Amino acid sequence: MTSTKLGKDYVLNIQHVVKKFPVGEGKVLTACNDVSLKLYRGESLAIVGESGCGKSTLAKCIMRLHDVTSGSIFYGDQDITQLKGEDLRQMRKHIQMVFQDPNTAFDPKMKIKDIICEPLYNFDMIKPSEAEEKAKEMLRLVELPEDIVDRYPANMSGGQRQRIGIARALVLNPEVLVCDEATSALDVSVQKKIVDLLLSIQKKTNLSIIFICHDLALVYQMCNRAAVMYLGNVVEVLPAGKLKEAKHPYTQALLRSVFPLREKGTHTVQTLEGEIPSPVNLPTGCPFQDRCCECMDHGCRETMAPLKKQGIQHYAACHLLDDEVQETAQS
Ligand SMILES: Nc1ncnc2c1ncn2[C@@H]1O[C@H](COP(=O)(O)OP(=O)(O)OP(=O)(O)O)[C@@H](O)[C@H]1O
Repeated sequence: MTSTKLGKDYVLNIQHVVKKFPVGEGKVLTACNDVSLKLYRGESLAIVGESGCGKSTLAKCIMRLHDVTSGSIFYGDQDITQLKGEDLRQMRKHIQMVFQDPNTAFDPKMKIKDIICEPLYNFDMIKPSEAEEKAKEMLRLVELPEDIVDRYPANMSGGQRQRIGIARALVLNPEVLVCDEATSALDVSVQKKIVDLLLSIQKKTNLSIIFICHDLALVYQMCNRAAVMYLGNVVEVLPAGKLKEAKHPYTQALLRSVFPLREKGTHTVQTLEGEIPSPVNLPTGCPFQDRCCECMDHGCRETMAPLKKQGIQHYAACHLLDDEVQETAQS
C-alpha cells in the first residue's frame, strides 16, 4: 500500500470541468459533469469507475485531445484549456500520456531509438547523432536491454512495448504522466511489473501520475488517492489505501464486487443492480439514485450532493453523509 502523505504543492488543478458531446437530433451526452480535482506533485491519483463513466474523456481533456465545454485545468498559473498554437505545443512537454494498447502505439517502420526520441525531435531538442545514447539512457530507466535500440517494435512482447511507450512518454522529462488503462492489455504478471516500474520511476523523479484503471485491487496497492467517477461525476475522493472505508454507496457497491474475493471464507460476490442510466438523459439529482438501495425520495432525486469532508483527504458526495468538518470540500 502506498503512503498518502502529500505535499500541499499541486501540479494540476481541474476546476468544474464539463464535457458534452452532441449526439444528433439536438441531444447532448454529458461525459464529464462538473469535475473538480487536484493532482499533487509526486502523487499517483487513480481515476476509477465503471466503463463509460467519463475517465478517458477527462484524460483527453487534460491532454487537450478534447476541448472542454466549460471549466478550467490549471497547470501552474496557466489554464491549459485556453492554450492555442505554440503555447499549447510547449505545454505538451510537461504533460505526457501512455496509451492502453502498446501493440498499436508505434509506427512499425521506426527503430526503437527513433520511437523513443521522437518527442525530442518534435521539439528540436536532439541531434540525430545523440539519439542512440539518449535512447539507451531511457531503455536503462525502463529496465530494457540497451542493445535493442536498432530493433523494430514488431518482434517485442506487449510488456516490452509498453516499457518503450513509457520511455517515450518520459523522454521530455514531463511533470505529469497520464496512464489511460496503460496495463490492462497486458498479462497480470506483466501488469504488476509495469506498475512497479512506474512507481520506482516516480520515486526517482517525483513524477505525478494520473492512473486510469478498472482494477481496484491494483489501485489499492499502488496509488496515493482514488477519485471515483459515476456517470461523469466525481462521487468520492479518498486515500487509495483506505478504499475499504469508502462512504459513498456507489464506491461501496463497486468494492463489494472486488475485495471479498481476496478474503478467505464464505462470501457471495455482489454485483451492482440495475443499469447505468444513459449519459444522454442525466437524471436530476444524484446520478446514482436509481441503483442506490439507500436512495431517499427527498434530496437524492432533487439535487446532487456536494463533496463533503469525511476524513483526511476523504470527500464523498452523498445526501446520507454529513460534513465531518464545516468547511468547503477541496478535492
Ligand atoms: N467522441 C465522443 N462522442 C460522443 N460520445 C462520446 C465520445 N467519447 C466518449 N463518449 C461517451 O462519453 C461517455 C464517457 O466515455 P469515456 O470513454 O470517457 O468512459 P470511460 O470511463 O473511459 O470508459 P471505459 O472504461 O470503457 O474506457 C460514454 O458514454 C461514451 O460513449
